[in-house]
Amino acid sequence: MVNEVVMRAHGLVKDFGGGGLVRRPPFRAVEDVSFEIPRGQTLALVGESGSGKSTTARMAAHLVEPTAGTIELEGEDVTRLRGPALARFRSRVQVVFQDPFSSLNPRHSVEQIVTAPLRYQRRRVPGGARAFTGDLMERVGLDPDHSRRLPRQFSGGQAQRIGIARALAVDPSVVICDEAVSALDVSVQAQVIELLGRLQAEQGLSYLFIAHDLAVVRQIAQHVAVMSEGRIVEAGTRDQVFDDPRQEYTRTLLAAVPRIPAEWDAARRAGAVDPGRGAPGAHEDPGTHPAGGAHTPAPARAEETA
Ligand SMILES: Nc1ncnc2c1ncn2[C@@H]1O[C@H](COP(=O)(O)OP(=O)(O)OP(=O)(O)O)[C@@H](O)[C@H]1O
Repeated sequence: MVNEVVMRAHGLVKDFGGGGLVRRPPFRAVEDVSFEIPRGQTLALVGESGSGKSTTARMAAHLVEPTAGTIELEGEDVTRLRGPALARFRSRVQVVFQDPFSSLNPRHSVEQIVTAPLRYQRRRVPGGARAFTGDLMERVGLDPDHSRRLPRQFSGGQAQRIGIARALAVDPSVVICDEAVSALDVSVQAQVIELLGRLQAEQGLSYLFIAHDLAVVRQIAQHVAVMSEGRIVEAGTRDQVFDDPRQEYTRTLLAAVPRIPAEWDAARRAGAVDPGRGAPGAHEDPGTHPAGGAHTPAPARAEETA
């Protein structure tokens, strides 16, 4: 169906704290946030630090409960779920977090990590754990022979690919990427973005993509919502928001963006960026080399373009 909405949030509010002996008022982190994610597309939530992006994402992922408002997934109200209904929700909405190393169990092999969501839901691993893991690793550009390795034996970009493989294991309706590429070196970042784009094209994945880096958002999102002080202040298609922003706040945010190199943007628009290789001139992420050996952890945190 054209333009089918996979997730819809309406009037989300989140208050933190408040009360106590001196009866402090709660802090409102998110105020009246509504959005829709069309199936097979990406909605990016952008904004400065503290604008409420992650809190909104965490409500969408059912990791924090909204103070008010509703969330629908494929037409079903999923705002307040408990027990088995919540477990079913977890197989439909997956999260890829910012720091791949802290979100992967350091004592578990890739095979244990990517099959964990299925085991948690007491679901059979189709075709057996080894083959299932190998297939997922290939889909995200990792060597299937490395399925017994631990997270620390991978680079930062490779570890994030494991996080993506884990998300894909349950065949989710929505993948929430919460600053999923922010911790990566900028060239590896480009390759992970290419991977996310390729997976979307191949499998019709729908993403809620949280980022403070507008250059990244421009490469991945079809739709953009700009947040400031807990509210969505501007929303539209990527081209509307980037090329014809209505709000002064958005213009200021865009003015602060380091321009992505013109040749990258031209190559991306022309579809000339090879998903396996990333942007022109990028260093190669060892994850794209099936034969790439073990690496000491290199979760490069530099190069964030805040
Ligand atoms: N658990 C919490 N308790 C109290 N305040 C919180 C909590 N989580 C977030 N906040 C506050 O809510 C506001 C929004 O935070 P949030 O993390 O959603 O913003 P953000 O746009 O994602 O920023 P960042 O990119 O820095 O994570 C901030 O002022 C933050 O301090």
